[in-house]
Amino acid sequence: MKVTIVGAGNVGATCADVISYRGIASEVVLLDIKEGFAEGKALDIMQCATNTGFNTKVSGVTNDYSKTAGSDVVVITSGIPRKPGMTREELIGINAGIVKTVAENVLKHSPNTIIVVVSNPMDTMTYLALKATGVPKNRIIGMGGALDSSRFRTYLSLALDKPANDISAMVIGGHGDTTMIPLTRLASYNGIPVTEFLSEEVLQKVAADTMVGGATLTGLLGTSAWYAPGASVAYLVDSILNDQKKMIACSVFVEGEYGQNDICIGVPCIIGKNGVEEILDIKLNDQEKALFAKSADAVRGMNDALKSILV
Ligand SMILES: NC(=O)c1ccc[n+]([C@@H]2O[C@H](COP(=O)([O-])OP(=O)(O)OC[C@H]3O[C@@H](n4cnc5c(N)ncnc54)[C@H](O)[C@@H]3O)[C@@H](O)[C@H]2O)c1
Ligand SMILES: O=C(O)C[C@H](O)C(=O)O
Repeated sequence: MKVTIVGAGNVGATCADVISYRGIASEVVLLDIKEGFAEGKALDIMQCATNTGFNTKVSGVTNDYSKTAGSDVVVITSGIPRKPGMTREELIGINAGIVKTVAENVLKHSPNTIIVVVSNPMDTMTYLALKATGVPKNRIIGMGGALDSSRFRTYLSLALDKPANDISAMVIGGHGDTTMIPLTRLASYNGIPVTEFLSEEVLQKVAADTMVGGATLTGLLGTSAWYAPGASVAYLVDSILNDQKKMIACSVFVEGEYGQNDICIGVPCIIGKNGVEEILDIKLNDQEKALFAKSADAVRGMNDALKSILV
């Protein structure tokens, strides 16, 4: 199976690395606009093969979309990341044009591909890719909730002092510092509600830390995080390519689910070979419903900024 990753920067190259190490795909093509950059990243990754035992063929190209032909999945990480103190939403002016052009270019060579959008502001970039290309909604997936949920589980594991892989937790809503919704009520430690172990005060701190998880790392690193994002994209790509039917919080086009329409926003999805195979419209309590509606309004407001670009 072939995966193209457009944008060979921190997130894209990390994603290529994880896909290779885990043998998720047989071929990965990295594409970037910086001369030689994707080629260099690909060659560096390929030189890990003998020490780690992977057989994935990784190649890099500079802006040559013909080499991406026949991709089963295309990941879009092209665009700028935020600097400390910025919001993801502030990236829309530069990244929207990039994502639109990249989505159109990849489809010329892989008309049946499934597109995973990573570039920020991710929910709006996912909506842009859908509207600009007319690809069926099941084949446009925004990655954000998988990352936010992994951060939520990590912060819970630190609070519990227990392994993160024993913890189940999900974040839905927009992929924004104030719009994401860590579902603390539904989080569990090996099936036991975490509320059995953690006070409300600690749980609220865990939720708050999760919401600014990206900004925290941008403040520490000077740019966006890339290890967990790259691994989160690979986790999603694995479920698609290997038809794993995993339930993953993804930004997808909703038509009535959670009472919302005509936006892409993070909801629980079953992800398989056809991309979004099912959206799980789970029961939320009144507080969660209100938070989701507020989150959807914020995402919709960002989409309005696209009108001039989509014409
Ligand atoms: N959705 C998420 O959870 C998530 C997580 C991390 C980062 N991000 C976003 O992903 C994007 C990339 O982040 P990064 O840290 O990898 O940035 P980066 O600057 O390291 O890499 C971006 C790469 O895109 C390339 N690029 C720019 N325009 C291009 C074009 N038209 N065609 C092909 N390549 C192009 C650049 O040359 C660069 O190499 C940012 O928008 C960031 O905010 C999203
Ligand atoms: O926060 C960022 O700037 C990048 C990404 O959306 C993240 O959550 O790490």
